[in-house]
Amino acid sequence: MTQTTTLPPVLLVGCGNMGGAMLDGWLKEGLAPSFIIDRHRESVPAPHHLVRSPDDVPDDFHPAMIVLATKPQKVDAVMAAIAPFALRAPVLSVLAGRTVAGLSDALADQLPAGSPVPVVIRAMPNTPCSIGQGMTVCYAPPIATPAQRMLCTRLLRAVGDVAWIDHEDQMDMVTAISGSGPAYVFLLAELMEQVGVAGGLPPELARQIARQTVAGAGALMVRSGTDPALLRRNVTSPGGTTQKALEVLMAPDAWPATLATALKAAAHRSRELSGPQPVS
Ligand SMILES: NC(=O)C1=CN([C@@H]2O[C@H](COP(=O)(O)OP(=O)(O)OC[C@H]3O[C@@H](n4cnc5c(N)ncnc54)[C@H](O)[C@@H]3O)[C@@H](O)[C@H]2O)C=CC1
Ligand SMILES: O=C(O)[C@@H]1CCC=N1
Repeated sequence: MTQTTTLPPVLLVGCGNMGGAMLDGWLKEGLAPSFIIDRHRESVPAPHHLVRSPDDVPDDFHPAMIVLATKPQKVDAVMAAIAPFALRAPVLSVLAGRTVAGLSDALADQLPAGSPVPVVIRAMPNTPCSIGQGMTVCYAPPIATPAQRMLCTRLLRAVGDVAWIDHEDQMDMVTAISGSGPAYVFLLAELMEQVGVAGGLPPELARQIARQTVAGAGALMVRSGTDPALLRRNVTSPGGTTQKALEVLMAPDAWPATLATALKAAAHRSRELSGPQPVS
C-alpha cells in the first residue's frame, strides 16, 4: 500500500518550468493548502490558491516555507511584498547564482530596522522533480536551524534525491552538473535521433530508439547501482562497433574537453548571476 505524505503548506513564488516541476511532485505527494504566485500559470488544483501578486496572499496565511522560483533577474520585483512572510518562515531559493547573502540582504532592506534576520536557504533542483526523480543540492547558512534544514530535506526529498553542501561556492558547479544537466541528456537524445534520420532511418524509428536508449541507460545505471564506467565497458566489445564510436567520443579533445568547457561556462554564468542584475 502506498503511504501518502502530507507536506506542509508553501508559498511558491514563480511557477514556471522549475517551480511547476516541484509543485507537480509535491501535489503527487499531498501538499497542504498552499499559495502559488505566478503571472502566467492558468490554474492550480484545489485546495491550492493561484494568485498574481504577493499582495493577493492573505496576511493570515502561514506557510512553512517560502519557495522562490522566479528567474534570478526577476526576483527583486517581489522582495518587498514577500519580506513580511520571510519573518514567519524560511525562504528556500532555487535561483541560479543568487547567493544567500545577497538574497538575505535584499529581504532585510525591505524590513523595518531591528527586524529579525530572514533565513534564506539555497537549493539547486532539476526538472525531473516533476516525476519524483529530481536531484537537489542544498546549502544553508549557519543561522538556519536544524528544523529548517530538515523541512527543506522533507520537501525536496518528496521530489527526488537530496544532498547538502557546506560550501556555498560549490553551488556553481552543482548548477552546471545537476541543475542544467537534464538539458545535456535531452540534447543527446535529440542529436542521436537527428543522426539516425540523416543516416536513413525512418524518423519514427530514430526517435523511438534514441529516446528509449537514453531512458533505458539511465534506468539501468540507477537500478543496477553499477558504476557507469563498468556499464560502458559492458557494452563495448573489443574490436566492435562501440569501441569505434568511443575512440571518437573519448579522444581528449572530444567529449572530455567539450564537456569540461561547457560545464565551466555554466558555472561561470552561475557566478555572474550572483552579481547586480540589469533592470528589465
Ligand atoms: N528550469 C530549470 O531546469 C531550473 C531552473 N532553476 C531556477 O529556477 C528559477 C525559475 O526558472 P524557470 O522555472 O526555468 O523559469 P520560468 O520562466 O519557466 O518560470 C519563472 C516563473 O516566474 C514567474 N514570475 C516572473 N516574475 C514574477 C513575479 N514578479 N511574481 C510572480 N511570478 C513571477 C513567471 O510567470 C514564470 O512562470 C530560475 O531562477 C532558475 O535559475 C533552477 C534549477 C533548474
Ligand atoms: O539555465 C538556467 O540558468 C537554470 C539553472 C539550472 C537550470 N536552469
